[in-house]
Amino acid sequence: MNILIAGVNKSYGDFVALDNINVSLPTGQLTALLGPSGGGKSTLLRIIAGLESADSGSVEIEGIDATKLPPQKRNVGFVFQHYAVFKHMTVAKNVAFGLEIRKRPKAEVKTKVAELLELVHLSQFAHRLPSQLSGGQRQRLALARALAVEPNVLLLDEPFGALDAKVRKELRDWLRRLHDEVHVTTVFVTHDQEEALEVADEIVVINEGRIEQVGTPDQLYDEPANDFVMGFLGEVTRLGPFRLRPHDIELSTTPGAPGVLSGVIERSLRVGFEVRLAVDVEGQGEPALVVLSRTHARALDLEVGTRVWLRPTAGATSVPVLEVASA
Ligand SMILES: Nc1ncnc2c1ncn2[C@@H]1O[C@H](COP(=O)(O)OP(=O)(O)OP(=O)(O)O)[C@@H](O)[C@H]1O
Repeated sequence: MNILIAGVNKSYGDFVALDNINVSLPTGQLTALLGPSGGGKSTLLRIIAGLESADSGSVEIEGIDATKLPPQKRNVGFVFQHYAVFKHMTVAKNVAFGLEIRKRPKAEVKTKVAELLELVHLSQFAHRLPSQLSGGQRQRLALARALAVEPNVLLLDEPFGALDAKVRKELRDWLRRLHDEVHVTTVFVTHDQEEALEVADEIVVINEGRIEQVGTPDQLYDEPANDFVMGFLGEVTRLGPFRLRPHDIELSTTPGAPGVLSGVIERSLRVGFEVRLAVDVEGQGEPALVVLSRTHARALDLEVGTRVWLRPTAGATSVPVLEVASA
């Protein structure tokens, strides 16, 4: 069982927002749709939700063809960036709402609301109004509300996008733990690669309406399918014919074997426990960026003007430099 998206296309006028999307999102997992702004992530999520219809292709949810089903028949819960909670209802009432309109027995609603508030750590705020909560608490309330009706699938569109960095980080740890407890199939949209790498079981990288790669965070990070995925998932620099990560470059102050590239440190910047060096490498237009620990940099006595020798570390992930961007 899964969410099966087959041959989905979507255009707005002449603009192709999704171009033949085929992907299977496994049941019980937390999947991130990751990619740059305008790439089509939200459009795909809205098509899964039934808020938007595809021009062609099909969407199957847990074995049922949902292509033509309206949103309310798909048994999906949504949470968007800007929390949509009822402002005049208490936290508990907001969570109870979906159950009450389904005419569930009072006692059942009460038990369920208490359980959900416990799950999202809002039990002590049950009688507050949403305006008396912080942004992060309101997003947890929105999640509890979406979970109340026991959806087969939970769809989250940049759920923490409007919050500050620290709260976002807390909420993403919390979402991961919540998912480990409830295991509801969850698809969330993010343009933040760190968020996707930290939280998701599986990541679908979407760019310009197409899927660039699908894989676990480790697969994407260690075996990026192409230059785009590699660059999107973390910092990348150039060393001779390769693109690789700055911390995958080994630096020495003594001449190395043939093939090791030589250069001169042109800038050095300390950021927390790291030192970031820009090295002017002979025969290469752009400087190579090298990241090493402060202790290591100090031991080598590195400063601007020092000549160094660089090579990829053993087992470094690298892709060939493409002089012309691939289409
Ligand atoms: N209703 C619409 N009418 C016209 N164009 C649209 C419509 N909805 C989306 N688009 C366009 O389709 C493209 C994909 O949009 P979408 O919202 O799916 O991207 P996204 O990857 O989620 O980006 P973001 O992270 O910025 O939300 C964008 O270029 C957007 O302008």
